[in-house]
Amino acid sequence: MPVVAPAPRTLYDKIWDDHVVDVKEDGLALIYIDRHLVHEVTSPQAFEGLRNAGRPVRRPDCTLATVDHNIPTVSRKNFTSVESFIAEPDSRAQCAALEENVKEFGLTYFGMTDKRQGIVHIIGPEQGFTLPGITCVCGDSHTSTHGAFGSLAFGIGTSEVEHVLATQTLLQTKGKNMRITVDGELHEGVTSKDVILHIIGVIGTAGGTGSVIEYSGSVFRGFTMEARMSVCNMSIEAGARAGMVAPDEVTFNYLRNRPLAPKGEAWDHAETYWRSLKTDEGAKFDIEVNIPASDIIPTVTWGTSPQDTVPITGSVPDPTTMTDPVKRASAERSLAYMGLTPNTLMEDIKVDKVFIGSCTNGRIEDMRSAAKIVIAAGADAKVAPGVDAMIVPGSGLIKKQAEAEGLDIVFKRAGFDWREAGCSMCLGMNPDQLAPGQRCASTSNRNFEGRQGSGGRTHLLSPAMAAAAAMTGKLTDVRKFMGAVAEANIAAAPKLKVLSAFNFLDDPVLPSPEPQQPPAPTASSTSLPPSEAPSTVQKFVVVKGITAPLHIENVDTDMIIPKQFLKTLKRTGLADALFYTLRKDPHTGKDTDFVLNRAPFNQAKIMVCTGENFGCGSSREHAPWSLDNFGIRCVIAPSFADIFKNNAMQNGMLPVALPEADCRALAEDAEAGLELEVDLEKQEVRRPNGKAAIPFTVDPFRRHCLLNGLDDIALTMQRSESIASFEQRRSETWPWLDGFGYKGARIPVPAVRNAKKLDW
Ligand SMILES: CC(C)[C@H](C(=O)O)[C@@H](O)C(=O)O
Ligand code: SF4
Repeated sequence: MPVVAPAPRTLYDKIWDDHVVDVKEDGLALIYIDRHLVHEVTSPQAFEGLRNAGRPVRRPDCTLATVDHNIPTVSRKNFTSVESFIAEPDSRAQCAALEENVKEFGLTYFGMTDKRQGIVHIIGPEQGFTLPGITCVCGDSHTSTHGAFGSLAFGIGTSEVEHVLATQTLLQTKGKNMRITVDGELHEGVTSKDVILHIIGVIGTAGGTGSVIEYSGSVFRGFTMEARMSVCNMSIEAGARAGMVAPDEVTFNYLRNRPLAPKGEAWDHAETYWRSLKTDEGAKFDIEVNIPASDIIPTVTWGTSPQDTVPITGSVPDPTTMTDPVKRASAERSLAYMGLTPNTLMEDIKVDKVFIGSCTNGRIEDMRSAAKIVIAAGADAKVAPGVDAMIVPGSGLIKKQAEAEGLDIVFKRAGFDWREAGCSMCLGMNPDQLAPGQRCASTSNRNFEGRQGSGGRTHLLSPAMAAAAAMTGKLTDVRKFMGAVAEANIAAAPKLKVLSAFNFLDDPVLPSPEPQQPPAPTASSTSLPPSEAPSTVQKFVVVKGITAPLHIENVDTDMIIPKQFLKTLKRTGLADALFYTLRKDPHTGKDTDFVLNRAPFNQAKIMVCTGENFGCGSSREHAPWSLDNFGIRCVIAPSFADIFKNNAMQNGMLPVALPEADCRALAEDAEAGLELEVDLEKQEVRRPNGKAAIPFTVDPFRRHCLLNGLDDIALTMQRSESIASFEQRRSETWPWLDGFGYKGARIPVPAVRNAKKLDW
């Protein structure tokens, strides 16, 4: 009998196949999650859910928590406790809640006195918590960063955080395979950030919707792990579920001897497995994009979407040249917000602030590349007058390393502000924010309206370009800081040390958590507790009512609910926060004439959007919560971002995808103040005045859950036997995944918590 060769598989196919616990006929799979990162913003409601249902965290050994979004980045010299250090009450409450939760549920936690604290997507790789071939999730959209190691890493909403905490699994349908190949030589001055900005400019923020991107080609092969992380990080800005690079020597060298990476024989086994993790010859991709490296030059954004990119040598686009009316309206709106005139040269745009940091570009190589530009500017060069430039390392260890290398001195001498680790001005949940009208050259990943502060204007660029902007006070082609003069300045400057990260990973002051023998399996660790908790998910059967029309494309979740409202510990009370930036004038604080402020739309139960890609960007489940709190239970749009769609359904809400022409027709009904009726049972939108109903389809399992108000966690709990047998196989086949180094180890949370009354 001829032997049938197995079909060639992609890297994504392989990781997926190795994590399927079980799968239903309709393709909905229960997949096992190897690593779960937790931060303070998207976890409080999840822990509350566990507490209410009396459920433990299933795999504390595979879970790692830290605080990053809310924390001030000022010196921690006088830090004694979160309570006394964090002035803003809601930020303080979220950080304190996480400290309570990690204690209660027994999780490993890098708190504010721990040098390993930092942005979740920086500390996971740094510690070797992130490994090739794993599934990795976090209640955060930039979890895609970890795909740089050849893992399947993606952001989830808070309901799914709870699902993972309780069951260590997730319900998922497989995405499409997409490959982006960049081959050739990059021009001088072009960095990984320029490459990913260019890619997003080419494919758009919805280009990767429903797909997992594999980055391939000589450019990514030649990148360091840090550069690969910057690329994978922004896969979410390209709309993808995840991004990945096949592991290779670069990956193994980065990981070998990291505190939580496997050691000795376990490493050898792991490496053998990791080497099999590459796309087979002949494997099929649903979408292929090829970009010549030579097309890419240093890139910046001009607008309020990451796809609004332009070479630094270019100028601000002119909306009157755009034929598509939605695109033209979006560009006009962006330019008005950004305070820019069409055809202005990008290099003529002055900046007020420079921010170097974030999970995209807060790593040691980013610090070095920015410092190189500062040095190239000359010994006496200073940050341009009137510009405020801040540098925020992505973790405490990066800060330490940068200081040991002397980078902080370079920055401080030139007038930069050198900060403590955190998310900082990437989204300004802490005090690091732009004032209305201020313009910032930022190494972060999102330039949405209000992202860095209400009314603030963001231009995304690389760390080197950000440093160049700081020195000149304008967006500047970084290549002006290269060449003979620059080289002479660099040669004349004191030599900087380039140290290995390994000098800092083994910090004697802060020992790694004690590795312990895995506890013997007990009844409760091999079978999940039965769910007695009743479902709290509301049913969706028919919703009829006033419909609010919206003509914006790429409605991002920052727009649906800005960051200041993410500081809640609840899922409720967010009605006024919905589309806050559009509903309130940033200068006067008064109501604008935005559709939701006007009768009858202030009573809307449905929203119809005529632009593509509704709900893109951040994974914040606060977006559907605020729509629901306002009274909107159904959104109709031509397409939805993946995480938003999931989050909405987790809350008994219905996203309906319809062709753009149908959305327009429904928007006309809506504008006339007529009621629409969305019937999930019949899968149709009924229109007024006897017009034909418009049919739609919804995934059968999700439809069943919505019609019956079913809770995913309770359903997954019923599959406990499959999960337990998967775990047994996992321990046998991939033993290094059993929370190596963390098994049962708990890092004490500072107990400076006296009976003092707190003011929240
Ligand atoms: C707070 C969190 C939900 C959010 C995300 O998902 O990305 C944040 O990290 C952001 O960058 O907007
Ligand atoms: S994108 Fe910004 S806010 Fe979000 S995790 Fe990264 S650094 Fe933090």
